[in-house]
Amino acid sequence: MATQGQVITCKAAVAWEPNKPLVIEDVQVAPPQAGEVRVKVLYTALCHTDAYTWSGKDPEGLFPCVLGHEAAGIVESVGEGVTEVQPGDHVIPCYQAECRECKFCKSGKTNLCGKVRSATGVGVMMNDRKSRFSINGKPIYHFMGTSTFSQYTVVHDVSVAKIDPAAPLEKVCLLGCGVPTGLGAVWNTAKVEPGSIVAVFGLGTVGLAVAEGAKAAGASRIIGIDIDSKKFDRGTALSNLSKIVNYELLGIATKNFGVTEFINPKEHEQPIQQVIVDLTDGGVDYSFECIGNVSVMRAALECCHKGWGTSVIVGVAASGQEISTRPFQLVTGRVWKGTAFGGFKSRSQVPSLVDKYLKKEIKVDEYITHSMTLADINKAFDLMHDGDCLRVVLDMFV
Ligand SMILES: NC(=O)C1=CN([C@@H]2O[C@H](COP(=O)(O)OP(=O)(O)OC[C@H]3O[C@@H](n4cnc5c(N)ncnc54)[C@H](O)[C@@H]3O)[C@@H](O)[C@H]2O)C=CC1
Ligand SMILES: N[C@@H](CCC(=O)N[C@@H](CSC=O)C(=O)NCC(=O)O)C(=O)O
Ligand SMILES: [Zn+2]
Ligand SMILES: [Zn+2]
Repeated sequence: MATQGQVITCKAAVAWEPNKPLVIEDVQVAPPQAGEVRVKVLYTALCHTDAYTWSGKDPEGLFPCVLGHEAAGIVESVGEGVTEVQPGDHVIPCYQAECRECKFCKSGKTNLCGKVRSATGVGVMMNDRKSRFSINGKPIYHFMGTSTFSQYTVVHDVSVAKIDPAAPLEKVCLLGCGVPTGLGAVWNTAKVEPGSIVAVFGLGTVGLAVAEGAKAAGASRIIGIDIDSKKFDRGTALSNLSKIVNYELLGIATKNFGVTEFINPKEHEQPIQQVIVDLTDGGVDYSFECIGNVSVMRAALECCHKGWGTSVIVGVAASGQEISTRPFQLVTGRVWKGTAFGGFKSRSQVPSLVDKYLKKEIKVDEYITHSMTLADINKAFDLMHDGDCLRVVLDMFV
């Protein structure tokens, strides 16, 4: 049955309130207006940022809403004036838009885009500042301009990347957030050079993608730091957790993301930055914080080498949290940076990342530890906090 121009009623996981279980509801999804695209979401993964907003700690979190931003699907219909995608196209929704016209897009200095950000930050669409989601007339807010925990979603045309239809959507959905963020933090934001010593704080999907990116960039040492022993307690070499071990011997690490050494800060009395400085003849060339913990952000800066070490903040910290260090750390040449979506320009570069995956130049499958269904989304979030889990992918139509 043709659905173009019609309201579609479909299943979506609705976050009615912070921290309360998501509820699978029948939601009405209005047709796309001018400059909008309605997407049939086939697969979505869960990212830590969904959990962050759901927790109520995101100053931009609005409830009730449909969360989700790491997905892949097929265009169902397009609104007036949409030229770059059409029904049937395979797409990845992009929470970081790219209009190619605004001050940000034209600057050549950033991947941030200003065209729809004022609407996506308050859970509505630009055209009429309203939501396309409702339940029996009650509006439900959008999230990050994507809201992929719904079988159908409406996104701005500047927030959708057309990809090669040969790509398996159940895999490349990960290219909507975590994997590009880690790879791009290394390649675009830090620009790691061959031979560099790299420290990665937090070995979830984002941190492991940093490790993968650093390996590809030719880093000589990639030091992984995590407090979760489940990340490294499967191998026989782990009787002494304070020992730095070869990551090849570690559980998730058997997938070989590139980490060469592992440190658990809990096993050291000294501050972790001191441990790393001592191990690296003065500090690392690049560090990446992939957790969202402001104390760790400080450690990540302070484990960098005097004169040139650069630390990139990737993790998202809760509302009210602030970073601090002695200004002397910066006076003496360390650099503090941050990255959103790894600095990738979404519509232009996500299709190239999909191509790289198809050519086996980047990993994706290796980050998927669980496949589940939309109905099990609350269990999927429980799993996400488990050390054996990297990404859970939900099949939206089972
Ligand atoms: N800047 C951006 O564009 C993006 C940022 N993010 C953020 O990146 C962060 C990581 O995301 P995921 O990999 O999905 O999360 P995750 O929860 O899978 O991984 C976090 C890892 O950090 C470890 N950890 C927690 N506290 C620690 C500590 N004190 N010291 C060392 N390790 C610690 C955990 O054991 C876990 O392995 C989150 O804050 C997320 O919101 C995610 C995607 C894009
Ligand atoms: N609303 C949040 C913003 C959190 C944040 O920094 N988001 C990242 C992406 S995280 C993806 O998983 C980002 O791209 N930020 C840039 C942006 O324009 O939002 C808060 O206020 O904390
Ligand atoms: Zn994300
Ligand atoms: Zn723009």
